[in-house]
Amino acid sequence: MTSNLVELRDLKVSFDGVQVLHGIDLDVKRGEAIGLVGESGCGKSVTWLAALGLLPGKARISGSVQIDGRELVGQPRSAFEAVRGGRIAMIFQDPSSSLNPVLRIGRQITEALALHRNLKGEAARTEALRLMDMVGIPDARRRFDLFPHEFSGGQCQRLMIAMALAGDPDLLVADEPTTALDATIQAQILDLLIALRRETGMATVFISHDLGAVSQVCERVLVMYAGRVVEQGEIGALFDAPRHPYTRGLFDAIPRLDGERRRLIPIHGTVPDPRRLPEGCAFAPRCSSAIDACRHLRPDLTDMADGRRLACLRPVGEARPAAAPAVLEGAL
Ligand SMILES: Nc1ncnc2c1ncn2[C@@H]1O[C@H](COP(=O)(O)OP(=O)(O)OP(=O)(O)O)[C@@H](O)[C@H]1O
Repeated sequence: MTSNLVELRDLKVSFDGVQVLHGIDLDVKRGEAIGLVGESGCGKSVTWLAALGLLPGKARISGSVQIDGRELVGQPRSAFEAVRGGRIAMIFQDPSSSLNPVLRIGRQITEALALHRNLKGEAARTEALRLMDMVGIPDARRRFDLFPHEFSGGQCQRLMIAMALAGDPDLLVADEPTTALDATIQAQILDLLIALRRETGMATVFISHDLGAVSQVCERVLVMYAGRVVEQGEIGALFDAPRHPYTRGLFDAIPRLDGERRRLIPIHGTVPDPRRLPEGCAFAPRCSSAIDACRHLRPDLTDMADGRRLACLRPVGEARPAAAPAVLEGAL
């Protein structure tokens, strides 16, 4: 029996014959906070939608998704439904995808409580008010009977989190939960996610293109590019010394939280179309460190001596593999 809450192994996804995920390995332990970062289109959302059985029927999925040791790939939708909402909840950028505009908010939360925890009547109402209070909705008792449009964007996001908590989940997957909000509200929602994890002990997967936000919430981060993980490690280590030129590019494009003033450098170019991935490393056409070998050989994600994992032939600074990479020997 595995000790991981979630284990993804060699997870691959294609739509209409176009592969968009190329073999993702990922573990989530109980209580930990993991970040998935990368620009739009790198496969962050598809990874989790696949793991939770939320992709449309045309998606072809292979590899393994284990939740609490139970294999889900190849199982009917009902097997996924059993873990969703209950053990694992997912929140999205747009609260309207989770909140029903024509139902009063209290009713939506109590319905979720009835579904996931079999709470009814006064017990459900009391718990719904507790959850609204927990996510920072002031005056919850009075606002219990309001409709979603009577709350601000940030409050709707809080209500969506309350709905997610109704199942008392072991894991909350938050997909760009702050992207649509202005900066002050963003910071409040990040603080809320951090506080909830502390209070409930639930694991958190935080999906974002914003490494700054990820570094506030998460302990470990996976950097994705063109449907693959290119660097993975403790957030502090990646922050102090990113080794993949793409990770460094993401850091260079964000303002420093410590106030250090420097020029922000955007990564030039765009993420490749999955139908036309370049040969070799998919980042090579945008990488100022790329050499000829990068355009022909695609490095595997390799365990490094310092504990991180890296897929790069031309890392930034010193990067020593934990063991000699047999396949690429002599390539440089
Ligand atoms: N339902 C779908 N049908 C076809 N292609 C899809 C579908 N969903 C996602 N894709 C493609 O899969 C790739 C990965 O998309 P994904 O949404 O996972 O990226 P992302 O990194 O989460 O980006 P974003 O931050 O914009 O959500 C993209 O090329 C996208 O166009």
